[in-house]
Amino acid sequence: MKAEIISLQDVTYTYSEENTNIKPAIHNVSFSIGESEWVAIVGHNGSGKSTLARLMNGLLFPQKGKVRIFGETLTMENLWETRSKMGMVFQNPDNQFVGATVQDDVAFALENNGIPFEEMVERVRRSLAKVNMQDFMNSEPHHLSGGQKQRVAIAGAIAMQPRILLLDEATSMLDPQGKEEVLSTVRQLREETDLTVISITHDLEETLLADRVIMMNQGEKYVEDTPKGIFERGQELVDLGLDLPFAMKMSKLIKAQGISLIAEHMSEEELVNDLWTSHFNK
Ligand SMILES: Nc1ncnc2c1ncn2[C@@H]1O[C@H](COP(=O)(O)OP(=O)(O)OP(=O)(O)O)[C@@H](O)[C@H]1O
Repeated sequence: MKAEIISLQDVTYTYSEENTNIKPAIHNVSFSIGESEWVAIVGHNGSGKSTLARLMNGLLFPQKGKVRIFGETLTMENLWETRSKMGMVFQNPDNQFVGATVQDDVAFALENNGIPFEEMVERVRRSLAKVNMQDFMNSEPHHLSGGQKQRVAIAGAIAMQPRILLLDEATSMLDPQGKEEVLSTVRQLREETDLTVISITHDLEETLLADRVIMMNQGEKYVEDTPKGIFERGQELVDLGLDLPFAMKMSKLIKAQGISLIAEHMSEEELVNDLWTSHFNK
């Protein structure tokens, strides 16, 4: 693995320390994320994903274990410096829009951090170009789709030149097109920069583009694997309360009809290619 950017070492967090009947939201979780990796953290509702996000950005501190970022244990003392290197995008596109126009929104944090005007203008322009929203600089938020708003939120985050981009259910309120826009924006950013991406999601389909998947269950790390390795678990994922991607469900139904496929496909593109080459293009 490349240089470690963030790691959790035997982290346990309980929301109520006094009440011993309450189970820890996170129990003995360890993992490590390297520079420029894309790691997806997936799990059903209540599995501890948001608590992990709060532990990684210092909104919460573990009762046991350590969170290390850029080689240092996260503490109250280094919290602000660490946070300045982490861009965050949250679930609700409307709650994140603070500017009256797209460019005001992207400029907001830069202005608050005292970035000189000329540099600010350049960073806003570059960040919007990176998420393909350069033509919407003067648009008002209510003219944008959910996917476009989230791309503006990503532009706002990357304008601060972070080393980590943390997406906390950033696509869960979007329609399929919005989801696709946001995910391909993140993929493009990964190709062009060495940004480390941590995406937190309950949607297995979203883990497809990640390098690695950490699956949470009942506050514990259930398994850590490549997306392919995770998807090979098939029914086990359903038993853990996760919804299989559309292409996998479709593959199962097609096979049940006696039509052969070379695999249960993870993406619609693979499924269509398989059907085309094996059955139609003869
Ligand atoms: N502020 C809180 N106070 C008390 N318990 C909490 C709090 N936030 C979360 N929990 C509990 O901690 C556990 C993990 O919740 P968490 O929100 O981290 O899971 P999640 O996987 O993000 O779920 P969701 O997708 O529903 O947000 C759950 O049992 C939840 O009820």
